[in-house]
Amino acid sequence: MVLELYASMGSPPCRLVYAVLKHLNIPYEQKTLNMREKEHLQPQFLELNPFHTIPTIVDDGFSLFESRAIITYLVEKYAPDNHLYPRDMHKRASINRWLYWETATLSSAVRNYMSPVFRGESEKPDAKAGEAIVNHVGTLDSILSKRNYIAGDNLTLADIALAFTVLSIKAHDLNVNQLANVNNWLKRLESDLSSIWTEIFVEPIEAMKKRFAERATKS
Ligand SMILES: N[C@@H](CCC(=O)N[C@@H](CS)C(=O)NCC(=O)O)C(=O)O
Repeated sequence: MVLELYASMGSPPCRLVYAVLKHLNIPYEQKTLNMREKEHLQPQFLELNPFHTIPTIVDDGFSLFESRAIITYLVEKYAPDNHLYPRDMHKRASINRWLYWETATLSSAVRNYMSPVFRGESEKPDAKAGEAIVNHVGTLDSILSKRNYIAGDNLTLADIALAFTVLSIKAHDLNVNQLANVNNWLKRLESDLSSIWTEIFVEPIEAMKKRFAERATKS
């Protein structure tokens, strides 16, 4: 049975799952939930994911939610020899470290930065969260001066997950656009992921930037 995917291109964690599925050419069946009609709160979906979030997959009767858990599962099951998530214990631990750091630290700073605007509380994003983001991306830049990819010499899941967040940071006016090592790393990813780069990495970020600007002028 083909893997079932509950997801939408408008959702950042879903785009991470789409990126891995498409890059690895894993067949899947798109399942659509109408969130406005609260289909994600229906008992059938709550049985798969009691937290009613997308992305969620069902693979051979096994259901899984949480984008980072899904992408590691996908490589382990469908492309176990791929360099995206190597079997070597130390390499894997390093990739996991970046996945956790990206979720718990970098993405959470981005959410804190944008939330006053998205909640309609202010025209301006949170300045303190902005400073934290600039420091984090500066540190990434110095790490990337020593290697081509964030966890070593090859493209891994860590780069893909980080790229989404770094691109959304660069779309804001945060003074991180001149960091040469980050920019070269993104160019490398653009070339490695060329068949999906525009659709999954670039266009949705532009749409997010537009929505953010509209909210900022409305509040
Ligand atoms: N940490 C989760 C976040 C998932 C998430 O919050 N998804 C949102 C869409 S971007 C959602 O499904 N929200 C609906 C809800 O919470 O009811 C992941 O990485 O998969």
